[in-house]
Amino acid sequence: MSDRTGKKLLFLRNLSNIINHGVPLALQNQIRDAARHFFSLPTEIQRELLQADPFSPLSVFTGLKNEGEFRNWKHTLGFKPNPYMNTNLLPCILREPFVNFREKVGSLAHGVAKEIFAGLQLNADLLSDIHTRRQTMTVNYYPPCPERNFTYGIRPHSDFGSITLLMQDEVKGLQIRKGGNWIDMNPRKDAFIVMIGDQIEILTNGMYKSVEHRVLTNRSIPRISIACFYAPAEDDVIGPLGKFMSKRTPLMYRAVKFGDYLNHGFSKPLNGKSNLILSTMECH
Ligand SMILES: O=C(O)CCC(=O)C(=O)O
Ligand SMILES: [Fe+2]
Repeated sequence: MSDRTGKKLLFLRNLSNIINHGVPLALQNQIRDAARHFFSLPTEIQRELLQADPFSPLSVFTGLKNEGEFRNWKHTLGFKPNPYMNTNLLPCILREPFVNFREKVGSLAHGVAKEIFAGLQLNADLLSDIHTRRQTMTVNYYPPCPERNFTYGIRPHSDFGSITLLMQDEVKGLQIRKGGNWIDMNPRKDAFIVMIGDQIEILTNGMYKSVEHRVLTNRSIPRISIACFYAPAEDDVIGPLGKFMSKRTPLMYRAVKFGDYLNHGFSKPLNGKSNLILSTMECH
């Protein structure tokens, strides 16, 4: 693994853009094409393909038509967490590329997690297993947006899990927050962006910060991204490790069951890093 300048990566940042990651470009392109094809189909056909079966590994939802203040201008095809995934029920246009992709990106995520934890001199084998137990994937399709009021494809947020591997196409839109500024992430089709999520911020007592990000709309070109989320199992309880606490760095977060953290996050509109408040210790 190396960064975009070709240097070997040391995961000491909360954000990296990686190439030479072992996922073939042909497979990346195949996934983008399958996703584009899926979203070009009429909605009824999309629904039919997804079979509306309770055991279907997929769900599809759109933010375009929801009423209210907090709309995201995007369609999403979501893959349920791995234990519920019956890949035989996937529509055939998606089955082979996605099963392949999920496997390849899964081992990449495991390798990345290992490097992160080894860099922190923690038990890398154990922690990388724990923090990649729950795997989900969403394919985001952002249609061109004719309305000026819709500024966001996806509102500012941090991801709730441990690490996210994000693949984009060649269309701009993703921005990362650095202090008070929003920085454009240049789209690079062969790369994966690695983003630290909230669970690593909690585990490291705030030493690593989860990445706040958002996607802007544009008026002319559709955009596709595929986000692969890795997280602890829903029954796992995540809290700061003793090693990250000292007089200078007092306890910042309380331990929370990941399932509760997730439900809390999904119960309200995305709003920056506000979900972390659930875990924040009260200061007296
Ligand atoms: O589309 C993107 O680049 C980002 C998507 C994202 O942030 C998410 O799905 O959580
Ligand atoms: Fe995200």
